[in-house]
Amino acid sequence: MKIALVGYGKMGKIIDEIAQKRGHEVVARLKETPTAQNLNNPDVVIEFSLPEVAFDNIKTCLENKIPVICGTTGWLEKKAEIEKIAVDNDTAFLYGSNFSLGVNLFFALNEKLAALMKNVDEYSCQLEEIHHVHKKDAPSGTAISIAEGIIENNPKFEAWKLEETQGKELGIFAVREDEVPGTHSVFYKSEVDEIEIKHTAFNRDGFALGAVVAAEWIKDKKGNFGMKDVLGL
Ligand SMILES: NC(=O)C1=CN([C@@H]2O[C@H](COP(=O)(O)OP(=O)(O)OC[C@H]3O[C@@H](n4cnc5c(N)ncnc54)[C@H](OP(=O)(O)O)[C@@H]3O)[C@@H](O)[C@H]2O)C=CC1
Ligand SMILES: O=C(O)C1=N[C@H](C(=O)O)C[C@H](O)C1
Repeated sequence: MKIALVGYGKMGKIIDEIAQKRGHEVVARLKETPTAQNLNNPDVVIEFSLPEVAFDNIKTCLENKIPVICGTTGWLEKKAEIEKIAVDNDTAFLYGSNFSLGVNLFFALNEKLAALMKNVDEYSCQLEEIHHVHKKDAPSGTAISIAEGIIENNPKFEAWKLEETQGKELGIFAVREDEVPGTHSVFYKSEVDEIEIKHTAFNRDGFALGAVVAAEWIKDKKGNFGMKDVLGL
């Protein structure tokens, strides 16, 4: 498959290595706005750039009828607009706040635990995410997905907010520390004990592999998708 990488920073470089190891040809490595010319006619685009440029980058690729796998976080308020552009152009779009297999299993576990907690009043709930100091957005896209999974499965919560949980607002502590690749925890605390579920990424390889697997999966598909579709979860 011919893959164009839009965004060629920490993630783009690892995706490049993994894509080539899996037998793909990387036809573009862009640190600038994609165009019909510099994309170099790929089968699929993998977009890991910056929150402020992601929307325009994805829009350009979809309007050129190229399927897009997007891992960039921090732009999601415009996701519905992108999904419409994908459909209007008869192509495909897949967003994942986190492409690692482990985090996607964690999402499923989190939703099950949230549903169990619906009828249990003894426990308060709090989220925490820890990332490297270079990260531009807070909270992380993954933490937002975790919060949404809880809100959808437990009517005690209606929205998320940064910092401490208050009433129906589920709190997310966003910590920035050294070179941490990504750690996410959900805490349920009572007077007598605490339940914690936690995912710790040791490096960025799991994110990058998941993005390439998603690119392989999306070839010849039309519509809007997520990692749940790729992994059959
Ligand atoms: N979904 C997931 O599984 C994961 C998502 N992420 C997310 O992916 C995104 C990228 O992360 P990361 O690689 O660590 O970030 P980096 O800051 O290392 O890389 C961003 C890259 O985008 C380039 N860039 C700047 N402007 C443009 C533009 N207009 N078009 C295309 N590229 C541009 C930058 O170039 P220059 O260096 O010249 O500025 C840089 O190479 C972030 O939003 C992060 O949160 C990260 C890990 C996993
Ligand atoms: O910026 C990062 O590094 C990461 N971003 C994603 C997020 O915002 O959730 C995924 C991963 O945690 C690493």
